[in-house]
This record gives sequence, C-alpha cells and structure tokens, in this order.
Amino acid sequence: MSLFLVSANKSFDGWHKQYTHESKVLNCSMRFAIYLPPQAASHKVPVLYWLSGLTCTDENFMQKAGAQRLAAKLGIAIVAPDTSPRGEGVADDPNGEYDLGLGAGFYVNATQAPWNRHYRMYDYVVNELPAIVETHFPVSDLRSIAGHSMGGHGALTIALREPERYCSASAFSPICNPVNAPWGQKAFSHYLGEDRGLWRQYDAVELMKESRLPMPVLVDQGLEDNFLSEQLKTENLAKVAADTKYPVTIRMQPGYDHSYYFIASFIEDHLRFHARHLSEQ
Ligand SMILES: N[C@@H](CCC(=O)N[C@@H](CS)C(=O)NCC(=O)O)C(=O)O
Repeated sequence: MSLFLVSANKSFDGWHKQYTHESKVLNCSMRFAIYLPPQAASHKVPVLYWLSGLTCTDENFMQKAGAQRLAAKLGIAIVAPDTSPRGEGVADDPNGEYDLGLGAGFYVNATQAPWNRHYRMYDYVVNELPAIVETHFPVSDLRSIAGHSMGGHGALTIALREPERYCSASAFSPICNPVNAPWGQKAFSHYLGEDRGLWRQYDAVELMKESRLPMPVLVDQGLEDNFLSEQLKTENLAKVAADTKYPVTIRMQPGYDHSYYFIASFIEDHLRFHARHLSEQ
C-alpha cells in the first residue's frame, strides 16, 4: 500500500504532513494529516487520533486547534483522518444537506445501500488507518483517541467498544446519545436501517451502560453551544457515568460555544491528559 505526500510544513521543530492513499475498507482514495513531533526523528512516539465533526476534513483541527506547540513538547504524534469517504461514485445526501453523506460518516459501518459500498469509517479509523500509520511512520502502538461533535461521538464510541486499543479518550461537545438526537437519528436510519436496536452499538450512552473495561475519559462541553440540548445531550452521558461509576470527567464550560475557538481554549488540557495516560503504559 502506497502513501502519496500532498503537503509538508515544518511546525514547532516537527512536521505537519498530508497524505493520500487507497483505502480498501472505504473503497476510495482518502486523505489524512499527521503531525510528527521532533522526538519522532529519534524514536517512536505515541499517537493521538483526532476525529472531526460534521463538514470537516483533516484540515480543520490541524489549522484551527493550535495543538502542535504542546504536541511537540510532549512528544505525541497527532493523526487526523477525513470525516467520510469521498470521490466519484461515493453516495451523498440526495438533498445536499451537511449532516448526511460527504463530511458526515458518523464513524459507523453502514449496512444499507447505497451507503454500504463506501461508508465504513468505524473500521477505517479503528483498523486500517492505524495499521498504515504504524507501518509508515516512527510511531508506537500506544494510541489515544479524541474528537469534536460527531467526532466526539466517534471517539467515545470507539473507545468504549475497543478499550484494549486505546489508553484514553476525550471529546469536545460530543454527540453523546445519537439514538435520541436528530443528527444521529437521520444518519443511523440511512446508514444502519430502521431497526433501532442496531443503532445502540454506536451510542456512547448505551455503550457506557455495558462497558467492560473502563478507561480514563475527559469531556469538555460549552454551555453556550447552540447544539447542546437538541443534539448533544451531555446530561444523559453524565447520568449514565454516575450510575455506572465510569471514570469520566465532564466539564461544562460557561460562555463557550461549539466552535474551534472553544477547542483551542482547552486543547492543551486534553493533550496533557492523553500524554499522562499514554506514558503510564
Ligand atoms: N454547518 C452546520 C454546522 C456544522 C458545524 O458546526 N460543524 C462543526 C462540527 S459539528 C465544525 O467543526 N465545523 C468546521 C469548523 O468550525 O472548522 C450549521 O451551520 O449548522
């Protein structure tokens, strides 16, 4: 499997690079970004996977979050995949809306036509992309996972389902309970069909009820986030975490909204949190 370099920029003595590759899982060409800290020049470094939200590509986080300065100091690589399969022949929302199809893969393995030809972001993020990253770059197999909004949902659900593969998980403004929110209901009915029992495997609140191997989780949520009550449902996650004594810290941040200004304000706490747990292994 070949990687094609798209861009390379030196950043805080490390490198930000974008690559394309053919994805077998997604059945299309994909682009991802990697930030390699300076330490990667001499030894293998752990990796934080960042999953972005609706409408995003690999670029939003890398350009807006301001994570590179501290990642360089802590010696952590960051990998940011795209948020859906893309390209000619990849299905999109017939109405052209932003919350289904391109840019809206929801980190699930679609079972329903036409989505099941390409939309397998769960397997891509959990298996194919780490295998590629760990083959081609000076990184270890110590992984943590984080994300924003739809990507926060991806990070939490993947961590809850694959606790052996990650040291820690964190999220900004995650869609905590998609089976009970319009974004989740729309995406899951298209990708997974109308049997709601099948949706629960991609819902952090439902998964936390049955968690078998808890891991450290940090969640930040802005109180002025327009999507909070209708789409994100942080209170449902807080309730199930209290009921199950799951080790999650949920911080409700006064005045902050859903944007990357919020993420940039607290990304350093998330990087230090992951660095601590990655180094404990
Ligand atoms: N476009 C949608 C919202 C999309 C949105 O807020 N996307 C978030 C993730 S859910 C994002 O990260 N946008 C890209 C950015 O801010 O760089 C709207 O206007 O209602």
